[in-house]
Amino acid sequence: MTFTEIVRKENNELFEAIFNHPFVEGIGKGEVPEQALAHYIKADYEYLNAFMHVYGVAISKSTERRDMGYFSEQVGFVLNSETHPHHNFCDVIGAGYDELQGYPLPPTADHYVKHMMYHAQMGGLGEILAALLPCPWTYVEIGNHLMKKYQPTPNHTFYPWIEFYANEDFDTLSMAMCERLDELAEEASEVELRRMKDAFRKSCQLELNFWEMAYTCEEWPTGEAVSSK
Ligand SMILES: Cc1ncc(C[n+]2csc(CCO)c2C)c(N)n1
Repeated sequence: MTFTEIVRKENNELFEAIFNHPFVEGIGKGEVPEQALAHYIKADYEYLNAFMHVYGVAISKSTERRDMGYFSEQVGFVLNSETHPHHNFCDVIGAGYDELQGYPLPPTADHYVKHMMYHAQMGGLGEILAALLPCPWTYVEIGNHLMKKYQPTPNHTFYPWIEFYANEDFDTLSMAMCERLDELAEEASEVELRRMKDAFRKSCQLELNFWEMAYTCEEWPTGEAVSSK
């Protein structure tokens, strides 16, 4: 088994918990509370900014042009394409995208971005990719799972969202990350492999928690945090 096959198997319970989460199930059924959609977009817009910062660190740690090319391409993808599923949620709640931008991250999203940045700063390329991979991988599987289970047609409320992640182009993106991570895992030491597994698992746990954070409109205990802008 390859490294990514092993970690996928070891974290299967978390993938299943994500598919069964009421927010994700709600996307399939076409029914998600409006506050949860708004909370998700507010957090995810800032999460995507942090994701691009991590790609920036990954570029600075790359020695091979193919890695630099891949990470810079992904920054373009986050800027220009990841906004499509966001627009679907905004349209459903009748909110303008710009109204939901610039909010401080709720605790779980804050934890998630700092976890990725920790591995980006402390680890090598393998560790960074292991921390990043659950993000595209869980979404590809959510898209495919919902497509199969609910067989949405274009008039489904969340068809654009589901189609975006179930699309083959998106699968190609996450497969490329798996392949590169498997190459790096072959050269990694035991200690590095442990750190990569830890980074991957925590990101899967934080993906699950991110859905819960949005669904429960999680906030900091005594009101909003200070925006870092
Ligand atoms: C919490 C959270 N997790 C994953 C994604 C999806 N996503 C964000 S960036 C990216 C990869 C781009 O290279 C993918 C798949 C999201 N939007 N929010």
